[in-house]
Amino acid sequence: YHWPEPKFDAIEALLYEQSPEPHGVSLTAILNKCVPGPTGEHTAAEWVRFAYHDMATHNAEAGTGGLDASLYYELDRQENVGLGMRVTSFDFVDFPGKYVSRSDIIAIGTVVAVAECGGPTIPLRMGRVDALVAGPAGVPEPQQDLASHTASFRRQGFTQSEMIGLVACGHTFGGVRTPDFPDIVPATADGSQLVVTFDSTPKFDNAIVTEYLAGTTKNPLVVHPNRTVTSDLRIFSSDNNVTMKSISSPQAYSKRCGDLLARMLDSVPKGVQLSEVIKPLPVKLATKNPERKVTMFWENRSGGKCAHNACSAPVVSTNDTTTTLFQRAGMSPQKYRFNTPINVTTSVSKFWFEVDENDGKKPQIYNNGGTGYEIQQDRVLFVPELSTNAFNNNFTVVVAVGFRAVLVFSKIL
Ligand code: HEM
Repeated sequence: YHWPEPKFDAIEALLYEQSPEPHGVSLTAILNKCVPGPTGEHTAAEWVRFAYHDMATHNAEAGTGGLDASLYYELDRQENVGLGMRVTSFDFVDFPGKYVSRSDIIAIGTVVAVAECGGPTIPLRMGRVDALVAGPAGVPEPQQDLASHTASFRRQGFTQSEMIGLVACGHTFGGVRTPDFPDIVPATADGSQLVVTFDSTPKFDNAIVTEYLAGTTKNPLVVHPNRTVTSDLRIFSSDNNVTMKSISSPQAYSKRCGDLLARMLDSVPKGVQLSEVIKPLPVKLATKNPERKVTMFWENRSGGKCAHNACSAPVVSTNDTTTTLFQRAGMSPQKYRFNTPINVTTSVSKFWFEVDENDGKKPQIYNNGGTGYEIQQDRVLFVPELSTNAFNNNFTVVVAVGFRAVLVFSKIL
């Protein structure tokens, strides 16, 4: 890793750091710790259903469709009914950018949602390419029979047993909503009940399987008296519960779901080249050390050295940036912030860090593999929102030359 690598930095910020910058809010903040909202809406479930519906029109043999964000053009179809779908499209609206496609955001959404709800760490690859038009229809619907569902999943690239697993993994959270499926979940007399959940927990866990096997499930797609709509019952029991029994322990459930959901996210059109699995790349692995002194140094624009320590700044604040996915990777990173006025004439050409652990050893220098962290000199940011129009022939034009440096320390737990 050699800074700057904007694509990698963007992915790392979205997946691991969960910092509110630059979107104002992080994906995990929207997920609200996997707690359903006041009307029973469950953001993590909405995101996973969104990803599945985008992928479900994949034709594995022909290499068409898959996770390609074509769903954005297909939300008016009956097979994609639901407020949850539209809310998700708004949840994701600010996140795609120059380096991360809409379809990669859908994949990241599923990885973060499942982890936040206690599910497996789904290995994430990047590089999905967005469709620019709607694709063919073909998302499974509850009133279809078992043969159609089996054929549909086969087209998507999943065997019968994998179909059972994938549905049991998806239907671990969220549920069926009255406004979307009033025939399956009719309105109560006082109108208070809006969702009937698939199992008794909002977490990503095996309760969907154990409650089904124990006969205590309230999953409407299993227990509804109108057998036409009990698609989960038909699917789960289609191999005499062999698959459901095989994923009834928490460990087996988590492992199978991690594998199947990774395959769901990696079902992409032929020709799309996905990256290696994304892993966090900390600058250094270290334990937290309250004695640690971190200093930033820089050189001015002409490359000239400053007088002793004139171009240096101490840390102004430190904060723990541990997130679920960082923790799972065995890391607890610290973020060090520096705040220093830069002389506009001499500017900054590159910067680097010195880290003194105060343990009697020589301080370590972090200088981007020897080159320093270079700042492009010809980059000027114009800020129209803060600039005003002519007044008495005066213009205020706000421009900035900015850079953000993050030094990550982490600890192997
Ligand atoms: C034959 C296959 C499937 C059928 C017939 C089916 C049907 C349904 C139905 C009717 C709902 C209720 C939606 C609403 O009321 O808005 C639902 C919700 C959901 N489905 Fe499926 N589903 C299938 C497969 C899957 C798969 C494979 C996944 C993911 C791996 C998945 C994930 C979800 C999730 C997370 C929800 C809850 C959404 C929420 O609460 O907002 N489903 N499904």
